Amino acid sequence: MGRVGVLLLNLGGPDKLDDVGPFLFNLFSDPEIIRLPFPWLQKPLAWLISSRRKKESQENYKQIGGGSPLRRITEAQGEALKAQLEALGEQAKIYVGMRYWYPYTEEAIARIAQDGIERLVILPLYPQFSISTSGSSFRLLAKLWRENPKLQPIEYTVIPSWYKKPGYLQAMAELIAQEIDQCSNPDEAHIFFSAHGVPKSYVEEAGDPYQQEIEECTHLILQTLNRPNPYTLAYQSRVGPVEWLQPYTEEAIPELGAKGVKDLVVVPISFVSEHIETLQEIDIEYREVAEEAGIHNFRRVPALNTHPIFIRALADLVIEALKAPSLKLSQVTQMKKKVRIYPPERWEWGMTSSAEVWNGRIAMLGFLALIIELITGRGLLHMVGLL
Ligand SMILES: C=CC1=C(C)c2cc3[nH]c(cc4nc(cc5[nH]c(cc1n2)c(C)c5CCC(=O)O)C(CCC(=O)O)=C4C)c(C)c3C=C
Ligand SMILES: [Fe+2]
Ligand SMILES: [Fe+2]
Repeated sequence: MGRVGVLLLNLGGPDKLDDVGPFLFNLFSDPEIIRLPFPWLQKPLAWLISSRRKKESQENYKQIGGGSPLRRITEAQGEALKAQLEALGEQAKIYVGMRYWYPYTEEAIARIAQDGIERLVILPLYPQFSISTSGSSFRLLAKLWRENPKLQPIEYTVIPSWYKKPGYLQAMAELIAQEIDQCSNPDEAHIFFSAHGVPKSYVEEAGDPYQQEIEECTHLILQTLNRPNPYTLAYQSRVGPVEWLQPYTEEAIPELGAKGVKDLVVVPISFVSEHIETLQEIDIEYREVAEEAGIHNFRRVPALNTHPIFIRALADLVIEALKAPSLKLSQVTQMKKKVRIYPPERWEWGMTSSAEVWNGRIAMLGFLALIIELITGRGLLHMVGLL
């Protein structure tokens, strides 16, 4: 059979307040998170944006105990998955690979190679695919595979997304039902799905299937729940000046308040662990927005974390993936390649002499902007609203 490994992919989060700056730097250094026409601008801009955002972000992490619970919860999910797989007769080693913080994906891959894993299932802990989440991790893995010959013999398979999995839907429906049933008129409670947003251009220009998967996922959850409640889908956590998927959560809540909604059951659906966006943004910020809009019964459905039906669903996914024909990283990254994903495609046409002159000019402007920003504390990026 060969030694089996499961690589759980996740975003990662700062363990303590001092980690917030470097964590944000890593996040904004990722071209799948900020898409710039010139790769050499990525690091200076990441540095600038992370320095400017650090304070506000630290304040938010302070409100949830001084760090993200993501590592602890992801590791607990890994242990629960290992035990569930064992109960189903499958011995597997579980690895956690975070994209922007410890334990980094690179560390997990080094351990996978060291441990002599022969068959590997790559399972992102994002139910729906987005270029900015699973896509970014797949691209990083594809690069690690190209660079390290030791990885070549590993027989691996990728699970691109899994929001249709019945056990996942059932666990979500169960948690939602528990909250609805605590409202005074359970059938009238308004179910408010709040998905993590992405810039609209990801969907409309780069072909990110994220919005379609989110919409289908909410319908499947509602079908599984099988209750008559009214519902809304909105997108939270917008960052930067560009338009993101709409409606925005912070605008949709007051609209419901104005329509007389009194019981709101908020369901975070793009992430399976508690994290800053559930514990701080929903539980603190959106609760206040709701209160001001006259919605006094504000409930938030807990994240799945180690919910047993959910863990069983993950175990089934792993076992099925081991039996099915393998899906390669080149297939899941190529899938999105028909569309223009920055950076490599555009970089090729950038290597012409006239473009080089323009690159140089824009570089000078970019650095001038950085210097102005540093000296005055206000700058061009501030004016366009990026910070
Ligand atoms: C499916 C979930 C997520 C999508 C899609 C996503 C896209 C996305 N995120 C940013 C910017 C930031 N994200 C931050 C934190 C963060 N993001 C997700 C999930 C998704 N992001 C999680 C789970 C977390 C929190 C981790 C934790 O610490 O608990 C942050 C940092 C926090 C902050 O300062 O607000 C930023 C910034 C962009 C730009 C983006 C799509 C392009
Ligand atoms: Fe995010
Ligand atoms: Fe946020």
